[in-house]
Amino acid sequence: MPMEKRDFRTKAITLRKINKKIGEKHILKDVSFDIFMNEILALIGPNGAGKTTTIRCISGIFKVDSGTIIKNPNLRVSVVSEKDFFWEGDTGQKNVERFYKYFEGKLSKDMIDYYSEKLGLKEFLSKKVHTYSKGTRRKLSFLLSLLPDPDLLILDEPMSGLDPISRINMRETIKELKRAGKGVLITSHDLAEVEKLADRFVLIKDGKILADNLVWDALSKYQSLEKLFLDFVKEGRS
Ligand SMILES: Nc1ncnc2c1ncn2[C@@H]1O[C@H](COP(=O)(O)OP(=O)(O)OP(=O)(O)O)[C@@H](O)[C@H]1O
Repeated sequence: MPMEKRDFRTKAITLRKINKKIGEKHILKDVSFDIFMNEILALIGPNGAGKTTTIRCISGIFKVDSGTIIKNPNLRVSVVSEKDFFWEGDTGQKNVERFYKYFEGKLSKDMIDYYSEKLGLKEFLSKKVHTYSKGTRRKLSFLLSLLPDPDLLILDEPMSGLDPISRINMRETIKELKRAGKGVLITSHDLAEVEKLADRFVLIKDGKILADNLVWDALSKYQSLEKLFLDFVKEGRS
């Protein structure tokens, strides 16, 4: 009798056969994958593939038409959506304070200081948010997502607009969070970044999962994730 393959990783969220229609358009088609604690998972795919829709289903903004999303009920989840939401007329610091209160913040004041320093955000906190650049807005959204001290972070394009140093700082911060045992789901179009950051990737196209693999495993077969992406997406493999 063949031995059952057992997985000892701790699951944070399980998606099984998720289907989602918006109007008449079938956006997600039997989407299934797992999100684990202590792992950085990248959700990649071409424009319009269904990445943000998947995140909206996980975070409960969208109700799925069929399929199941199983979440550990005690799991604290933070979502950084593709659009930033702030009190625009307030300073970054005031936003931090308001979100802290709103989300019943769990992160210590020292850790808030640590992350704002690490993300290169500290000098901007005294300025009003409507004056922020795109990259600085992304950094503030990321900082705000850390305030509830989440177990799982869901990050939709958190690095868009970041300069190279800020990108390195955010990458290091995300890896540090993972080393602390947290799970991370991130979307990105920057496949070189995904190679540096993620442990595993899920590739989605036209609402269907085409690949779910460890990054190192994929890189041992393909020279780069870009090559794999072209093979699966451009060549129309499914
Ligand atoms: N509110 C909506 N109404 C109609 N169609 C929608 C809506 N939201 C998303 N879609 C469609 O769903 C599909 C998936 O969109 P989604 O934003 O999930 O893709 P994505 O993979 O995140 O794309 P991108 O990489 O461009 O951000 C697209 O065809 C999009 O046009």
